[in-house]
Amino acid sequence: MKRRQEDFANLVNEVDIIMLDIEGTTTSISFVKEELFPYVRQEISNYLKETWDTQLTKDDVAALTRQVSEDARAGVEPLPTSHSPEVLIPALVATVAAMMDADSKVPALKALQGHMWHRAYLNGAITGHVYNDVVEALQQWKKAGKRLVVYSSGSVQAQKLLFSHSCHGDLLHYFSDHFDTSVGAKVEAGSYRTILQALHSPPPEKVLFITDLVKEARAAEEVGMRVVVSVREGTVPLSPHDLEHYPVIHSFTHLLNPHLSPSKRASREQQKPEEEEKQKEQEEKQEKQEEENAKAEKVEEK
Ligand SMILES: CSCCC(=O)C(=O)COP(=O)(O)O
Repeated sequence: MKRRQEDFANLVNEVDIIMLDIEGTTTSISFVKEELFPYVRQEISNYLKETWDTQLTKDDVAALTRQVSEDARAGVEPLPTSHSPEVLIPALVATVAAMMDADSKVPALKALQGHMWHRAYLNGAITGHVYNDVVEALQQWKKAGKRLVVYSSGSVQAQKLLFSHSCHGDLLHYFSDHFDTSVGAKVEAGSYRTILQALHSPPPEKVLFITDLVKEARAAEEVGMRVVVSVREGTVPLSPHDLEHYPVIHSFTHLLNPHLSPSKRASREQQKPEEEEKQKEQEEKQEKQEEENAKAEKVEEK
C-alpha cells in the first residue's frame, strides 16, 4: 500500500517516543558486516592475549564460558576446562567465530564485541556510520520534543560508541535511553514489555519502533507499539504481505514533517552521491516489487 508523506508525518506526530534499531535502520548493513564484525574476527586473538589479566576480559571470558556450557546442552562443543591462556584463547577464538557465523545475539558475545570496538573507535580505526537522513530526523524530532531511544542487539556500550564516534560527530546526546539484548531478544514481545516498563509505562501506541526486521516489528506490534519497517541497501526483502501491512521507508526523510524540514530534495542534496544513487535504486526496486505484487494479486483474483 502506498503511503503519502503526510501519513508518515502524522504517524510521527501521534507518538511521544521514537525507538530506533541500528543495523539496517540508522546505519548501513555493510558498515556492520564489513567493518565492525571483521574487526572482531581479525583482532580477537591479540585482544585476548593483551588483556587476558584484566578484570574486564576475565568477566567476558566467564560470561562466554557460561553461555557455551548452556549451549552445550544443545550439542555445542564445550570450552576446555584448562585455565591456561595458550589452551583457552584458541578455543575462545573458534567459539566466537562460530557464534558470529551464526549471527548470534547473546549478551556474552555482544559485550565482548563492545569492549573490543571501544579500542577501535578511540584509536580512529573505526568511525560509526549513520545515514545523513537519520541526522536530520534526530534534529527535527528532538526539537519537536520527542524522546529518542535505541534498541539494538549491539551492547549498550557498542551503541554509545557508534553514536558518539559517528561520521557526523557526536550524536549521542540525542538519545535518552539505550536497550540491548539484556532486556531480551528483539524478536520476543516480552522484551518490548520490559522496555515499556523501563520507560515508565507510556501507552504503547505512543511509542514508534523503526526496524529493518519484520520479526522485530511483529514483536513490538504485539505489545501495541506503532512500527515502521526500514528498507535499506542489503536489508532482508519484504514479503507481499509485509509490504501491504507495514509502513515502509527507504529513508528517514519519509518520516519528516515537510513543513518543518528542508524538502526531500534538499535532504538528498546533502547525501553523498553514491548513497543517493543506492537509495534511488532501492526505491525503484521496491516500487517494481510493489507493482509486481499488485499484478500477481490481480491474476490470482481472476
Ligand atoms: C551497536 S552496533 C553493532 C551492531 C550489532 O552488533 C548487531 O548485532 C546489530 O544489531 P541490530 O539490532 O542493530 O540490528
